[in-house]
Amino acid sequence: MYDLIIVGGGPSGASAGRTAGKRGLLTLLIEKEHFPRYKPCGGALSSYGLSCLDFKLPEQVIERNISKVRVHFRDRFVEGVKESDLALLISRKVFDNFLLEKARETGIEVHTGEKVLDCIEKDDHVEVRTTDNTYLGRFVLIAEGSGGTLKYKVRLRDKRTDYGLALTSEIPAEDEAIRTRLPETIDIHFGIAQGGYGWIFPHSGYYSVGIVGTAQYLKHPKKVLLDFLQENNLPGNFPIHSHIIPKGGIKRKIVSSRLLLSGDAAGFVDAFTGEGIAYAIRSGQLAAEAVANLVMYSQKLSSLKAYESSCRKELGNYLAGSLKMEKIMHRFPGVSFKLAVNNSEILDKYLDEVVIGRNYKDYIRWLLLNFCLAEPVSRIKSLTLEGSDKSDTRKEK
Ligand SMILES: NC(=O)C1=CN([C@@H]2O[C@H](COP(=O)(O)OP(=O)(O)OC[C@H]3O[C@@H](n4cnc5c(N)ncnc54)[C@H](OP(=O)(O)O)[C@@H]3O)[C@@H](O)[C@H]2O)C=CC1
Ligand SMILES: CC(C)=CCC/C(C)=C/CC/C(C)=C/CC/C(C)=C/COP(=O)(O)OP(=O)(O)O
Repeated sequence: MYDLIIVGGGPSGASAGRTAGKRGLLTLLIEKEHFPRYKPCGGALSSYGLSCLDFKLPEQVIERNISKVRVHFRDRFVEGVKESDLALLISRKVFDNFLLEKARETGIEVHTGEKVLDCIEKDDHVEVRTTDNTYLGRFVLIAEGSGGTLKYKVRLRDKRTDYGLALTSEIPAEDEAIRTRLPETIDIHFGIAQGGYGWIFPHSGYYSVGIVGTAQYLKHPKKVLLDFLQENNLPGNFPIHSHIIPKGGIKRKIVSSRLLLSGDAAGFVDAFTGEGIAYAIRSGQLAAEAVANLVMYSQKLSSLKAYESSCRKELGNYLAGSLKMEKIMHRFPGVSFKLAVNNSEILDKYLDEVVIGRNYKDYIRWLLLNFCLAEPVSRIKSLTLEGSDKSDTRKEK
């Protein structure tokens, strides 16, 4: 019998696998695809996400270093630049494969091209049925991402208000043109998808372009993406992929007696930016640590709850803050993003406090004190945007 069976070999499953291997757990990781496999994704790894890894990322995995963020709203934009890297751009095909190799090198067993069909909890083990076989594990970590239905063995399905919908397309382009258009810069466009944004990320040999918005409001996502591409002089004839993104900060159950959830399956995604890779990595590591402590020190089954509390302690405040930020900014998007593009301090402080410092709480307090409470709403609304006065008079929804 395995100590731990991991379902999924994405950033969360692979990170859990590496930690489990290093802690000496007899571990089996099962992934339904053969790696390297294509994965549609913006492909941004924040400096925080990078700091969660216990190894250096080789140069060939890093496509671009990002030190600048350009935020657009209607006809205006504001830029925030930092001396250190805010994020790296990676291609998920290469990055995920590398992470899985780092898990494999710790001696764990990895099966690819095998899909887990069911996990049945028994008193003293879990039976894992796959397309090829049946395995027994003392514990099972479900790191299946946002797709799949195994996670509902532990938690309830999300309501339509509690997840976002993302559509992405990869647009091939010459590297020189990409570097000139977006030098070390990611482009974020608010006001194009309700409850979300559009992005243009300058990868190596292609742009990752996408839109994300709250599922409930995004009625014609394909049209929103095609319009966005057209407005930015990018072709709309490349494949479009969609996926769902759970909003973090919402209370979800992540442990049952012998099953654990991590990464997107657990809902660990920044509700404002959609950033998920970092929390997928960290929660995978925490889950494997919790199982290792239980197995190694023969603790009681209830001590698996330690995983829940370590997630709450490390990620809980941050993700709750991301949900608050999402609500503040998207409740009155016209007012809030107009304010943001008119005051570069709002983005600058966001990059320092949130992206680098990982502290939404102090940032939101600063934002409310300096802008919402100090500025009467009438004054905020009277701010004009060059060339977009007409659209600004639209009523907030
Ligand atoms: N879920 C998505 O479609 C997308 C997720 N992301 C980002 O990925 C990160 C999340 O990482 P993580 O939580 O590791 O999730 P991931 O989706 O990256 O990884 C989960 C892996 O498990 C595989 N899988 C799913 N079901 C099974 C099954 N029954 N048996 C075996 N393997 C299975 C998935 O295949 P498969 O990919 O074929 O489902 C995938 O390779 C976040 O940053 C998120 O925002 C970004 C873009 C798309
Ligand atoms: C405060 C205001 C007005 C704007 C903030 C603008 C935003 C969203 C800035 C992002 C800053 C930044 C560099 C974040 C790094 C992390 C990012 C971009 C994560 C999203 O990446 P992704 O689409 O690849 O998502 P994933 O992690 O794969 O789920």
